[in-house]
Amino acid sequence: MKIALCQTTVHKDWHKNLRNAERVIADAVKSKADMVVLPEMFICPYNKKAISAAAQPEGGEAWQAMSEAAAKNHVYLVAGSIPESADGHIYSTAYTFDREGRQIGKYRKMHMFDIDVEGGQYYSESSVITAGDEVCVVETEFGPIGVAICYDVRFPELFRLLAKRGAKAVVMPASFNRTTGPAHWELLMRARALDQEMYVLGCAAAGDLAGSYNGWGHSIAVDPWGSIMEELGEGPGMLMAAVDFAKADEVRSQIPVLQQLRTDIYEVCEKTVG
Ligand SMILES: NC(=O)CC(=O)C(=O)O
Repeated sequence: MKIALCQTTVHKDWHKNLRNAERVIADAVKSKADMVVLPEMFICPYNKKAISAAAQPEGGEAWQAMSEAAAKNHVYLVAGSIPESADGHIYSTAYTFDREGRQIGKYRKMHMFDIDVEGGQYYSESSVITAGDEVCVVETEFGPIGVAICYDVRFPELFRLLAKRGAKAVVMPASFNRTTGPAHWELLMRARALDQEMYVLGCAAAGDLAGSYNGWGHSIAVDPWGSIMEELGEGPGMLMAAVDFAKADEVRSQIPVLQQLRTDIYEVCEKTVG
């Protein structure tokens, strides 16, 4: 399976970002992508004002455009995250569409990026976004694929749940920053890949020093052995990862940690069922 991570630049005008997304989706399909992934908040700058202004319900203009782009290009699409308005709240939502443009998955970012690093990054995501509470795995003809978003990568428990639901690859719209990016991004992506012996594919927004958020870019594909397959720099670009589900089976049979869990002593269990 070929999965394209499209590292786009995020402009102020969300319509412009949608048109750009349509272009990169078509380009990825010309390069034979089976699935295209877009960055976290690819339609608006990653700040409270822009997120509130671009928020729209499921089925709204951005949803429609992405569903049509998936159908037109006959490709699976994980439409980054889009601010979804529902019940008086805003969620950071990753809709997944199949090759006919039907929604086959909906994931609302579950862990809020509320941090305050001395001399570095401050962010209070929960002041604008409400956390979701459902785990998401989408079915494709290649196998089941988990979806998570950015800060979620810091929570191994979620990845264990995704593995328990059968995922051998997890795709992650993301947008790390210039404080935590150089320090943690690669390490976290490799750690999650290795501890579940699965592919972890992070699609980040391109860095933009003039923007309101110090994005780090560096979209990355990591294989089930924990090796980096490819990593982009800070600028816009596309990373095409060849994902072979049999490789996850191979690593899992050679080092069978998932069968060696001491569930008599500890267990990660899901309390809500999506
Ligand atoms: N943007 C995020 O959600 C997370 C992030 O930048 C970090 O964990 O660091």
